[in-house]
Amino acid sequence: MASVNTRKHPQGLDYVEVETRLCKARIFLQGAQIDFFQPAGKEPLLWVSSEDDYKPGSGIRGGIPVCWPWFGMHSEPGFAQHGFARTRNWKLTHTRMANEEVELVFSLDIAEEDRQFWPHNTAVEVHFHLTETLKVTLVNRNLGDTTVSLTQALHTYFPIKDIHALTAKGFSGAKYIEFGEGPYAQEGDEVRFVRETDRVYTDLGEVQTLHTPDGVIEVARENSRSAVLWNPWIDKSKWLARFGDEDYLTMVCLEAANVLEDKVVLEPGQTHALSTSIRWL
Ligand SMILES: O=P(O)(O)OC[C@H]1O[C@@H](O)[C@H](O)[C@@H](O)[C@@H]1O
Repeated sequence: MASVNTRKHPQGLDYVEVETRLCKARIFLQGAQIDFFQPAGKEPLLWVSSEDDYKPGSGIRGGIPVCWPWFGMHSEPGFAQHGFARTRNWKLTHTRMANEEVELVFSLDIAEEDRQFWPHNTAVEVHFHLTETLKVTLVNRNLGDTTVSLTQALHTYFPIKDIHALTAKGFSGAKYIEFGEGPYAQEGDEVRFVRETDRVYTDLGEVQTLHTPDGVIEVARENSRSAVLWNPWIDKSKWLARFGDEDYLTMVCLEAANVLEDKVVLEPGQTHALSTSIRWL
């Protein structure tokens, strides 16, 4: 029998715990952030830093932070990197259970003090579809009468066991910007990791795979032509918040995005749904 329960973390954050015959999952109301997903009989598909303390207000270094309504640095001073949504409390607005499949919808009411960051009349939701596959969809609707544009990402942290043994595939034909330079044309289909990697890809195909010592993870995107591939490597690991010095060895981020020329432009009445689907092959 599938179960969906709301619980409180010892540090105070509320979360939704899902247990079905197909998977186990945990989703925090803060940031609508999933930090645990494990298909039945398989290893977990999400990574969390050894140094995260789950304190309210800072966001969790792992799982899938929702970067909205901008990705990366903002041109305005004081506007937080990756937007404000990942540290705000979302509401669980819809739960559906059928044949061991669970669907959950979280929505964010923009608080008065956040209107300075997002003065637009839109609705934003995160949908989770939980089976043997984890599908996360970030939905934006323009409820106003002017055009609205935004950038965003589902910033997934993957457990890859050993960064030196990881091959990421599915990149041929794409281009990328890295450390503010480029665009560079991707050489070949594969990426291996030997230094800090922080690439914003565009013109990227919809499916990539992560080949790890524990197996192959498939990462598929919908309504997204851009993605971010990130590993902080040795030096950045030392100063990154809530991140252990050795944590870079066991994680990689491959983030379904709408950035650069792939930003979302919504005319009045339009809806956009960015999805990422993750499974062990
Ligand atoms: O520390 P934050 O704000 O969660 O960001 C983590 C990383 O997020 C990645 O998406 C960026 O490409 C990196 O440059 C950044 O360091």
